[in-house]
Amino acid sequence: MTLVFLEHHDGELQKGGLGVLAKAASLGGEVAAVVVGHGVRAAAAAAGNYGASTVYVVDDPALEAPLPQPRVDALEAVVRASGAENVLFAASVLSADVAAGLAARLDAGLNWDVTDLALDGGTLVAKRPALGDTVLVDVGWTSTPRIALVRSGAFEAVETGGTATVQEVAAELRDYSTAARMVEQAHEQSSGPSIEDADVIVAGGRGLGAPEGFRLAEELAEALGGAVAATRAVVDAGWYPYSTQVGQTGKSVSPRLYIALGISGAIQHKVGMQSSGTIVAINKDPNAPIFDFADFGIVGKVEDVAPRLAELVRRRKA
Ligand SMILES: Cc1cc2nc3c(=O)[nH]c(=O)nc-3n(C[C@H](O)[C@H](O)[C@H](O)COP(=O)(O)OP(=O)(O)OC[C@H]3O[C@@H](n4cnc5c(N)ncnc54)[C@H](O)[C@@H]3O)c2cc1C
Repeated sequence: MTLVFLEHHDGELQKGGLGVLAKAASLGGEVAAVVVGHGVRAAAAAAGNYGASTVYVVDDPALEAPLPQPRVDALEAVVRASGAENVLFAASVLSADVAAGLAARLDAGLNWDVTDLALDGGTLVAKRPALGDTVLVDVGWTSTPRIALVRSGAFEAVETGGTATVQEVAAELRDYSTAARMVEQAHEQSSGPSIEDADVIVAGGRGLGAPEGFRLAEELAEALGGAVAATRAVVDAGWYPYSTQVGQTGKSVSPRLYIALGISGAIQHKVGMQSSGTIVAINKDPNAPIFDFADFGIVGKVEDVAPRLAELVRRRKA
């Protein structure tokens, strides 16, 4: 059985974990989810819609703050009770801590930075970048439970329309697990959705010409209600923040729509966005590699095409 840890914010299950759940369900076999927190029962049931047949809920006031150690206790109990052979996490600051703690507690193997999952003769295997991100290698485990931390946004949260049986598990927290206290939580201020959660991403590359060129990407993203992403070339040049970098050494994203403005489509960029629903590329070079895998391509200058596209979208919405 495969168990997927689902994070939640403000009563809503996060897309990263749901993507891992949907991927696990697509491989077949029994798949369950686990939600840990306080006041999370209502949110947990939604896991059925992404492929979980059972969702284990550990709901306790002591689990209100998103601290890792109490979650390790909760997961240990669920893994032991359910006999889960695979335990999967979508990478985040919290999940990385919980996965590492669980691996230590269960004396289990943990593969991290996983970008794909598959079955080999019924046994879980994973892919991850290696050797400075120059190759993708197959990785496995020598014992169970197999624990994996999947790169953020690697899988799309595909709805399956199913329902899950909710099973409550009591929280039995160790004394030392409750010794830490959350003093303050601060959230990064942003006007739109993050690239991990956005349904629409407008990504900019060197073809935007200068940092100011990103205004074109921002305007189009604003019109579409999406987020702005970037290539490594422009992040390295300091045009846009690293948190928006998509690709092998950045984030993996899978929005419904990915619009690439002045991006050549290097393999290291492609691996981070190829699972997007529809890919639209605007590039002045008809031979740019991105046109080989884009669903729609526009050969033209971004400064001509992007503002017209934004205007068309705004007019449609008005
Ligand atoms: C180990 C390693 C890891 C890497 N990791 C990543 C990663 O995570 N993410 C990533 O993105 N890259 C990564 N790279 C870099 C990658 O190989 C490419 O160099 C990078 O993606 C190129 O970015 P770009 O498309 O913005 O720039 P370029 O390759 O320079 O492409 C710019 C494109 O813009 C077009 N253009 C120019 N002017 C205009 C205009 N006015 N209108 C329309 N089109 C125009 C050009 O025709 C060109 O196709 C990595 C490389 C290595 C070696």
